[in-house]
Amino acid sequence: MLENLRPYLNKILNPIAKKIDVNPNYITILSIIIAILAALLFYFHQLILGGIFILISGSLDVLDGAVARYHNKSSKFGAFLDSTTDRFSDAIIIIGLISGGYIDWFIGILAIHSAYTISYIRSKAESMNIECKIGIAERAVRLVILIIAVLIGGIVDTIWLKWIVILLIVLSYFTVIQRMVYTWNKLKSKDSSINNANK
Ligand SMILES: CC(C)CCC[C@@H](C)CCC[C@@H](C)CCC[C@@H](C)CCOC[C@@H](COP(=O)(O)OP(=O)(O)OC[C@H]1O[C@@H](n2ccc(N)nc2=O)[C@H](O)[C@@H]1O)OCC[C@H](C)CCC[C@H](C)CCC[C@H](C)CCCC(C)C
Ligand SMILES: O=P([O-])([O-])O[C@@H]1[C@@H](O)[C@H](O)[C@@H](O)[C@H](O)[C@@H]1O
Ligand SMILES: [Mg+2]
Ligand SMILES: [Mg+2]
Repeated sequence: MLENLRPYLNKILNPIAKKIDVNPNYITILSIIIAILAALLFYFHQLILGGIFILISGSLDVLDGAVARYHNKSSKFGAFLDSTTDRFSDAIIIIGLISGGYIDWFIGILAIHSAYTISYIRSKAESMNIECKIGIAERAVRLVILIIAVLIGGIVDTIWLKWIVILLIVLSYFTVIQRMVYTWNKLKSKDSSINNANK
């Protein structure tokens, strides 16, 4: 969904990336440090500031790839580091919200479980040479929903935070189904062409 905005975002990002000629892995590592700080802010009940830190962490995650591509510094290790730190950030942010008492542990576990299953399906599909960048609640959407939840929770009432996270969980499990069905269809056609070739 938000992935479709990439070409437009690149127009804004390229002039910024041009000025930042550093190893993109440093930006990736900074992004995870900011996510950890967001979690700590939630623990210390600094909800709005924590939300701003999620936004900064997400922006750095956009920036690392832009810098890597602009300066021809893309690497397989960078891609691995980016994906792995994304998983760490996804979980630590929710853990922060649980530790601050904003959502109960059961809701938090479902948020982490659904997010990890979405990413796992994509990763497993890619290991079978199927690109699976589909579904309503891809990571950028999940982060934007979380930022909205946290900001509304901080400005209006924390009860909203809980209900928006529940909405996020519903959308995330829906995305799991979308990716499962998509991959299943792709595998069916691969399997049938293999079986036809073996006849
Ligand atoms: C902190 C500043 C200094 C940063 C300044 C930059 C800003 C100008 C950017 C502003 C954008 C910001 C508003 C967007 C926030 C989005 C965030 C909430 C969501 C983040 O989603 C993740 C994002 C990145 O995905 P990837 O990591 O997979 O992609 P890349 O990193 O590009 O590529 C990976 C690829 O690169 C190589 N590589 C990477 C790292 C590395 N170390 N080495 C490497 O080699 C390697 O090849 C890897 O494979 O997903 C992006 C999706 C989409 C384009 C995002 C669109 C966002 C949209 C504009 C959102 C608007 C939201 C709104 C403004 C904010 C909401 C606020 C509201 C809720 C109040
Ligand atoms: O799959 P998902 O959680 O929507 O999104 C994620 C992508 O935004 C990211 O580009 C990739 O590095 C992750 O491994 C993960 O796949
Ligand atoms: Mg990135
Ligand atoms: Mg990333």
